[in-house]
Amino acid sequence: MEKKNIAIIGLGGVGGYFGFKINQFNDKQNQFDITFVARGQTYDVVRENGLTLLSPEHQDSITKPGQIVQTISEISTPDLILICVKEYDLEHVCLNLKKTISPKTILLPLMNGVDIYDRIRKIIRENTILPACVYVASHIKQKGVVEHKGKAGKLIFGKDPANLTEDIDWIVQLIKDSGIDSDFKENSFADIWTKFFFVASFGLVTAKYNSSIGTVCNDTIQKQEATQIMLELKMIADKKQIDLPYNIIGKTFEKASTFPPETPTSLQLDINLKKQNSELTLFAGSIIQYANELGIATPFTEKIYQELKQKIQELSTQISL
Ligand SMILES: NC(=O)C1=CN([C@@H]2O[C@H](COP(=O)(O)OP(=O)(O)OC[C@H]3O[C@@H](n4cnc5c(N)ncnc54)[C@H](OP(=O)(O)O)[C@@H]3O)[C@@H](O)[C@H]2O)C=CC1
Ligand SMILES: CC(C)(CO)C(=O)C(=O)O
Repeated sequence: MEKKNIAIIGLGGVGGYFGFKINQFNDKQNQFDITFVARGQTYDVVRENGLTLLSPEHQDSITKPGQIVQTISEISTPDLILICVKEYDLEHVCLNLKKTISPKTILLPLMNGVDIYDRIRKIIRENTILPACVYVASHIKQKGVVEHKGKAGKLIFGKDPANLTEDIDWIVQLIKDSGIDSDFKENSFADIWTKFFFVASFGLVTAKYNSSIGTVCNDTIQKQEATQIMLELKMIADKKQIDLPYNIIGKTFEKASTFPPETPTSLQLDINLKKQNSELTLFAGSIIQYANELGIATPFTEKIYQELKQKIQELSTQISL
């Protein structure tokens, strides 16, 4: 039987963690052809030295892909594509994928956000897209080197509601064989919303105070702010009839307390390290948009959104001075 082709787009915190595990597993088994897609300096470093994952889970911290390419158009006949980019790169990636994939290619986006499935579906109409979310604390230490701290990362993914009969058993098996802690669900959307409760509230508050997950759990004001955001989000989720777990806010704080207290969030790092882009629109903007569509008031999220836009503005002025 011909080997299946798997491509991993984006070797940052998420692609560098989950992609590393899949490639290192395949190094031993050689069941698949794996292609990494990376750009700029990441491409140069990984082509030369392999991808490095600094993690307590891996003694052998380097993995070399069968193939590494710089552009999506160079991926050949992909069966599965892991999309591991930030939301501001998603549409560009999808427009390029549309020209490269076959109707059989399955897409697995490993990203934050409750609207990722819909945004991909708007561009890529027919393919199977597996809705997913991930929990992991990992970031780019330097290009081609990813650092993971704390507990093992977790991947939750589910069937595509538009292609329920697609054979994805081999993907479920691949994820398991790669040693990835995962849950496969018939329907993963409630899990994606549950993750969004965590990342939107903790992301926005840690970014505002440049604090950490532990501080949001323990500081009275920061905890109150995260709770306010979750209360607004809960009104939206209830109106959209999302089947959230009982006591979602309490459970979110419980989940957060399983991370090492000093763990930063990706939004916090992007804003406070003065990166050119951040996922602020994905976290706050999308809440406000849903609220407007549903006629719900979200004054607290709007306030923190404005405060963070202002902070980004001030930080960028500091750079240019
Ligand atoms: N990091 C974390 O701890 C977690 C992140 N998430 C979510 O996962 C998603 C990915 O985040 P994360 O991995 O942290 O992001 P990173 O910024 O660390 O990594 C994204 C990578 O994608 C690369 N990239 C973007 N477009 C392309 C392209 N066209 N071709 C090749 N490479 C490309 C970027 O390249 P370049 O470096 O050149 O910009 C970057 O290396 C986000 O939605 C985030 O919110 C979810 C859970 C935890
Ligand atoms: C909160 C965290 C670290 C959990 O995975 C995350 O998703 C992020 O910072 O993007």
